Amino acid sequence: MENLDPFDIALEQLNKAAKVMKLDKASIDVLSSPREILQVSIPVKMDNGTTEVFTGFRVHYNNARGPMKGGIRYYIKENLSEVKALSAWMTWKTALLGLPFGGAKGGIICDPKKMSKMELERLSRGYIDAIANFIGPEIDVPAPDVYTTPQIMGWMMDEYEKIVRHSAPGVITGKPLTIGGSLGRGDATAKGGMYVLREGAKYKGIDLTKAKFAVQGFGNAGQFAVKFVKEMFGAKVVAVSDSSGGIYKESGIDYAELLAHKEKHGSVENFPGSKNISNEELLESDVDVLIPSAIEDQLTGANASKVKAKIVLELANGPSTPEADEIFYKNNVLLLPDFLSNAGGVTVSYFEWVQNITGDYWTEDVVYSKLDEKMTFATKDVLATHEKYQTDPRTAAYIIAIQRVLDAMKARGLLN
Ligand SMILES: NC(=O)C1=CN([C@@H]2O[C@H](COP(=O)(O)OP(=O)(O)OC[C@H]3O[C@@H](n4cnc5c(N)ncnc54)[C@H](O)[C@@H]3O)[C@@H](O)[C@H]2O)C=CC1
Ligand SMILES: O=C(O)CCC(=O)C(=O)O
Repeated sequence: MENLDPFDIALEQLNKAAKVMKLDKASIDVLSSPREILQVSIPVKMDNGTTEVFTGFRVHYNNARGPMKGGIRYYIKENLSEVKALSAWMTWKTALLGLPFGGAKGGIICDPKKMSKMELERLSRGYIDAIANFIGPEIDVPAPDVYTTPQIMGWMMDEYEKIVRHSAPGVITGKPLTIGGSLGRGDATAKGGMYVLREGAKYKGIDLTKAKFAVQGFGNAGQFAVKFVKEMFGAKVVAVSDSSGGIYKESGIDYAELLAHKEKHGSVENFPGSKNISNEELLESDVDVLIPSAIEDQLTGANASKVKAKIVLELANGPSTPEADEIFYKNNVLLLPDFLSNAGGVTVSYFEWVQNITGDYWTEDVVYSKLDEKMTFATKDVLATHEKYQTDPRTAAYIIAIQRVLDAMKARGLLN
């Protein structure tokens, strides 16, 4: 049976690149564990008068290149291994994009779909009370991730400012615009992914205007991917899913109509004119580009060989396992790896942090053009390294990112 533990997978990916780079033991050891782990208990008064205690995490992986950076996940299956893996991937992501940050991640074990708005606000404020000493604009800057929203970031910033008793918008990114959020952050993950895809398709000689797409996940990352595939390339999305299941429509799925359907019915299933399919069927559907945009471990040794897409654009973190990576490489499927493809989110978070610190706010056009420049540069870098080392694109991305983190550690005198 394939090992699907997220942190074990993160280490396996790291070790694969370390082997190509012929890294020494000290370098591998220092990159193989988080710098600090904080686990907290958060008592929350529920609307029915009872008190529930929630478990939360914040993991600092590495800060050699700058303050730690990474989102917060509210998820019923959250666990420390997942948060550790996500914090490692944040370290490689910020390094690959050349952002002056390290990597961190946070999570709370909870089911936000079953909580009221007031309960979510009390939980979010309680989490910040518990981790306040661990974060700050120059220490660690959280952001949204799965099942967290700009509103939650707004409550968190407010709670932090109450504790430190001064304005500190740079403590958190992905905030509502009116309290220091950046234009373009809402759709940045998918937008950045489209720039990566554009370069990947050029490299692979695929005409995106004629391509068919499948998108797994219809949240922040997936929804905007469905929108931009049509807007930017004029292409057709034929399959979409969420946690309840998926839909397939050969003539193409309209973004606005699907969004309205999801808002009304709570899921994408039973969308008029489409047939319902499972998430497994979506991953194996007859498309040119597959965009996993939900959770980890979706493409494994068990199903990767059944993927028909020529390009896999990983907007989710960790959707493919090492066995799947091997199969894609062997089958000539271009896998555009997560910490490249979904880096648009943290890149615009970086722009938000810069705007908060300087007090100089940018137009959406400026944000998108700076984002395009950074994503395009990183993609070309990954593809050139993939050619140079004759290795898969994920390992190529690791080689670039690891070298940057090690250079920073050496410049600080932390490694020989
Ligand atoms: N929001 C952001 O800024 C960034 C998000 N990501 C990654 O993108 C992925 C999605 O995150 P968001 O869109 O922000 O979360 P979200 O909470 O907005 O949406 C998650 C989506 O995934 C679906 N989903 C959950 N479990 C599923 C399953 N078993 N099968 C199919 N679909 C399922 C949900 O129904 C929902 O549509 C995650 O891996 C996240 O870490 C990566 C970079 C930035
Ligand atoms: O916007 C950010 O700072 C981080 C978003 C995130 O958690 C991710 O890229 O996985």
